Amino acid sequence: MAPTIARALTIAGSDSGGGAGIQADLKTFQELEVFGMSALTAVTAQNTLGVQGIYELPPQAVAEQIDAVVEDLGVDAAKTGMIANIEIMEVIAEKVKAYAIPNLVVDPVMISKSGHSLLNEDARLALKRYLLPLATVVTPNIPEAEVLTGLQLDSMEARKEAARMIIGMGARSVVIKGGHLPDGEAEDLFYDGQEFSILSSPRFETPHTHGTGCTFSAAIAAHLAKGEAVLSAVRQAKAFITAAIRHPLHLGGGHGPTNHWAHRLQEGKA
Ligand SMILES: Nc1ncnc2c1ncn2[C@@H]1O[C@H](COP(=O)(O)OP(=O)(O)O)[C@@H](O)[C@H]1O
Ligand SMILES: Cc1ncc(COP(=O)(O)O)c(N)n1
Repeated sequence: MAPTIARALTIAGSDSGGGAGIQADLKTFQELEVFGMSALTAVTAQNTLGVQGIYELPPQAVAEQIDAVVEDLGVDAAKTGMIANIEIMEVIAEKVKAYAIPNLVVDPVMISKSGHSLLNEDARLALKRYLLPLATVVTPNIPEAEVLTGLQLDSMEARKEAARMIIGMGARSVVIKGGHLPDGEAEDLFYDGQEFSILSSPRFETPHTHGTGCTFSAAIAAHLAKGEAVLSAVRQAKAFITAAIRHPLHLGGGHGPTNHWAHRLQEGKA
């Protein structure tokens, strides 16, 4: 019998503080009524103030988690987050190809909001070789897109050029997120190699943006798992993250988590 629920897998790091990483992803999957599964790449000791410790898992442990999940439960869409090193990245690329995972969202996580490196220098550039060619959609923030392309992204024209370059690296589509823009709307740029779309929301003045990128990419994966088209998945993810930022929980003394159930307050509208 065909499964009655869409299934999504997150391949990412654990955030003990619950705002980013695997925890944000699984909360998002649950809210969007998708069955969530995880393959951990690293365990972080982390809270809203910073990252106190990082413990990378052996690549074999990542491989076995992906095998266990795919071979039994099945995966309609996967997302990657914190990957930490090239060896783990190689294993993920190998498994995504071997199992022909149908939808892959690559969130090229590099540095936490609190300023800690979550991906070593070599691995940052290896993303282009191993994961971008497999990505249904890649979701860099502005500093990440600058690292991937070597461009300085201080204008819409430059961001469009970066999007073209990222498609040239093999990704099927890209969203350059606008959370790091200095002012104006929180404006994300989507490109699928044919058409640009701008997804805009008001920018909220809030320190509670820990895990925004994780939540956004997990929401895209959830909608892709349900069989939606990429741009539609991205639009719905934008509405989800906007609601989650608009209604903060005021937890912790630093960059607090977003509110994963805020979308329920707004009947799907952000
Ligand atoms: N202050 C904000 N107000 C409204 N939307 C925001 C804000 N900060 C980020 N976003 C949105 O959250 C999503 C994640 O973006 P961003 O914060 O740039 O990612 P990351 O967590 O990878 O740095 C994007 O859709 C972005 O536009
Ligand atoms: C385990 C893990 N994965 C990802 C992030 C990035 O999230 P943010 O940029 O909001 O700190 C993080 N802080 N921790």
